[in-house]
Amino acid sequence: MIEFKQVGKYFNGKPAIEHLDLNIAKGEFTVLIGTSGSGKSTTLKMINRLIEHDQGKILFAGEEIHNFKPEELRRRMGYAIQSIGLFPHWTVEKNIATVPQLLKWPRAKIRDRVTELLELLHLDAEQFRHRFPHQLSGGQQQRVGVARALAANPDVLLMDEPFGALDPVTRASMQAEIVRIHRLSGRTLVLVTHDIDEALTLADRIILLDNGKVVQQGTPQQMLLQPATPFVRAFFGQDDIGIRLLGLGTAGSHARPGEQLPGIAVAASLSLREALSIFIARQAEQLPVAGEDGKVVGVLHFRDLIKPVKGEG
Ligand SMILES: Nc1ncnc2c1ncn2[C@@H]1O[C@H](COP(=O)(O)OP(=O)(O)OP(=O)(O)O)[C@@H](O)[C@H]1O
Repeated sequence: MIEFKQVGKYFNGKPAIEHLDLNIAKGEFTVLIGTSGSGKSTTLKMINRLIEHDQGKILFAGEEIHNFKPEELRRRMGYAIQSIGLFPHWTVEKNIATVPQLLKWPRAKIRDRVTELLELLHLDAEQFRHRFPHQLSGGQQQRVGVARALAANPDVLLMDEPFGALDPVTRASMQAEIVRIHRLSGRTLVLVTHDIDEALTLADRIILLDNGKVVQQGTPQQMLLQPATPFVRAFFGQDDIGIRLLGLGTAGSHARPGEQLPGIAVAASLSLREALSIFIARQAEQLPVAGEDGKVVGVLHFRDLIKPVKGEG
């Protein structure tokens, strides 16, 4: 879907990106992570030509991005950033409708889409659609920014630290929302973050950049279990690797199916990392696990936490 071939970008003669090869498959959730100044945002912005690359080739759907008009690229690629970039004199509705209006969607269709997106992002449509950005909190503005990026069902969603200003609870719920949107729509997603846990939770594939170069790319499990260099190992926090691996599995995936146990059940979607916390807080060695309908589907045993998570091993 998106391919970089030996891409380079220079600012004032200094390389920000050098010899970058990337291949982002259709429908994949890719996370770019790295130290500050490693070139994550530059890489993302080169995809929709907010920054033009100086060397190499960038292909979108098999064609060089220079063959697309920048407006066309931006219509096909939603873009959400931490600093939001909402138009201050436009209402929430008008902001979200930016691309649908460019595409001349009928009014009623735009209105319905705005309602749908506000609700998807847990903002009451009637309460928020007529507000202006300065009448929203930072986190609400960020959510409107994500809604705007999604508005015209773009093929690709580019996100640069989109959850940066959110409190941990809203952040976790937005992350879950994005994972759900990704699963439902099969859209290609590229997200920049400096938050390791966010990268591990969201990504199908992580690309770790340092100094304008890819140090390693792979699944979250590969990054944790097969770090290519001491830098990768240190970046993912060698002391926390076990805990982070637990973050990749769920109570549902590790429960022994069919077993029953009285007591307050934990959700099947709970991460094993959170389950560990509950084991310790309850001083228990077994936890009943319930599905979405509240029925117990099995029992999670403390000793099973060390079993490999999906895709590992
Ligand atoms: N417009 C610009 N003019 C000059 N240098 C720039 C410009 N934009 C980025 N750079 C430089 O390019 C390098 C990569 O910047 P970039 O913003 O892509 O990094 P990043 O990994 O996203 O960093 P951070 O996590 O701090 O946001 C940095 O050294 C930065 O100073």
